[in-house]
Amino acid sequence: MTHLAEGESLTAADVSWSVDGQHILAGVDMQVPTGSFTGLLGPNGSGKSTLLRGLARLGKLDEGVVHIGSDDVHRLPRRALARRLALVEQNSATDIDLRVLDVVLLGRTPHRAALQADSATDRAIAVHQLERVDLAHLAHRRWSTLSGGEQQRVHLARAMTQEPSLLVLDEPTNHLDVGHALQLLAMVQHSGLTVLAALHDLNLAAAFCDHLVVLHQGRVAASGPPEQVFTADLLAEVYGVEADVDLHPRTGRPHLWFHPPMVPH
Ligand SMILES: Nc1ncnc2c1ncn2[C@@H]1O[C@H](COP(=O)(O)OP(=O)(O)OP(=O)(O)O)[C@@H](O)[C@H]1O
Repeated sequence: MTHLAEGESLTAADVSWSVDGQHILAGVDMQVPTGSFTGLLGPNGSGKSTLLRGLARLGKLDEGVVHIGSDDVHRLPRRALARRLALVEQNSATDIDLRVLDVVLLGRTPHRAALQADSATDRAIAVHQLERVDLAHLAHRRWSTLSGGEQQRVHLARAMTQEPSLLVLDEPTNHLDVGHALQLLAMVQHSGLTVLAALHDLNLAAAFCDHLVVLHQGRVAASGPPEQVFTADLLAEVYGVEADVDLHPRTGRPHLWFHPPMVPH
């Protein structure tokens, strides 16, 4: 029913971006390897959401070039880009009063001619993606009645329904309970797509991602596989926290143990 997913790489070279006169990103070089699950990390305000929006062409960069595969993202027709890259923003609202299945079907828009109705195939793809996020039973509920975590999972189903090669997710697990967070991360990890996700939970990033990019004050502070990126020095420099980093004996992936900060009396 769904096509066989195939990822594409994403590269950003020397990206700088100011929003409303505020310099937010400065000279960002990064690579999201084909088929990887790349985690975009960094403290609050480091520029993660802004970078994801810039990569997805929601605005004009001051400088720099972004490529999906060998194509310049800023030169692709919008519809062609939407067939290749799906973005799920943080707190992305869908204001119109739609039913859940109709929200998911919005993902088919780049695949249809204007004003063309949903086909049986479109609906089958949308239902299948709702099943994958465990929400098929809510297909006919009104969107506005869903919980925050349910809305987040519907947005992922909508993005998957777009059948992109690159999935860009801004904090996809921030409303999810631990079971659904693990389920969502495992699903995108095994999707066959290239995935770039901003994440705050560093241990989840260590467990699922094969590549990391760490932003600090609008610049790339480190990038590479989790076992190279997660060092006590990096965590102290970027997050201002003390932590021990162990390698899990079975998976070989890093696990971070944070030390509670001293609180003045
Ligand atoms: N329109 C704007 N005008 C002024 N400053 C902005 C604007 N949008 C973002 N910023 C600032 O840019 C910086 C980066 O914001 P961004 O949302 O990209 O960070 P983030 O790393 O995603 O943060 P968080 O982890 O808190 O979600 C922040 O300091 C933010 O206040």
